[in-house]
Amino acid sequence: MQIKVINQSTNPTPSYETVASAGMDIRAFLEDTVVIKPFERQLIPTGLFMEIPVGYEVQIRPRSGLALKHGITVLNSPGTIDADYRGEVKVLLINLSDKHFEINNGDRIAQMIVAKHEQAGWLEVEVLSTTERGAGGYGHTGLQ
Ligand SMILES: O=c1ccn([C@H]2C[C@H](O)[C@@H](COP(=O)(O)OP(=O)(O)OP(=O)(O)O)O2)c(=O)[nH]1
Ligand SMILES: [Mg+2]
Repeated sequence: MQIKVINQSTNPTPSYETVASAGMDIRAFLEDTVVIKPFERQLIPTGLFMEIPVGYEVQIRPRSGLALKHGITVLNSPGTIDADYRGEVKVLLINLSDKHFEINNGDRIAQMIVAKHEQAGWLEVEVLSTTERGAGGYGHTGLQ
């Protein structure tokens, strides 16, 4: 995959932290400190531009440590980076705690997963096949 990284000195190319990690952490790319107030959201730049092969996507997911310790999560999780997107990857964070949260340049704010996906085509029909579930959902099999 191809990637353009704006500031390698503070924000090195994302990499896997352990041998079998699924996600690569991604860092904030900021000139000034950003403060997210309680229950506010902010779109955080990363300084990363990607060329993802067709048939793959990048998912932007929260870091569990930030969620547990600070109530910081990705509002649109998992964010979708399309293979034909050439703009800067940004991370939409929300602060679900009752305290201000500060982000500085280079902070690891989220993680990205590279995943294969299908592109489906539709065959339009009037009637679908029957199943045991039918239209049941939303806990119709019981909650415990
Ligand atoms: O967390 C995210 C989500 C999206 N994007 C970029 C890459 C993605 O390919 C593009 C569009 O994202 P999405 O399809 O989720 O947004 P939309 O509201 O449907 O916008 P569009 O109409 O541009 O598709 O925005 C990000 O940088 N970060
Ligand atoms: Mg879209």
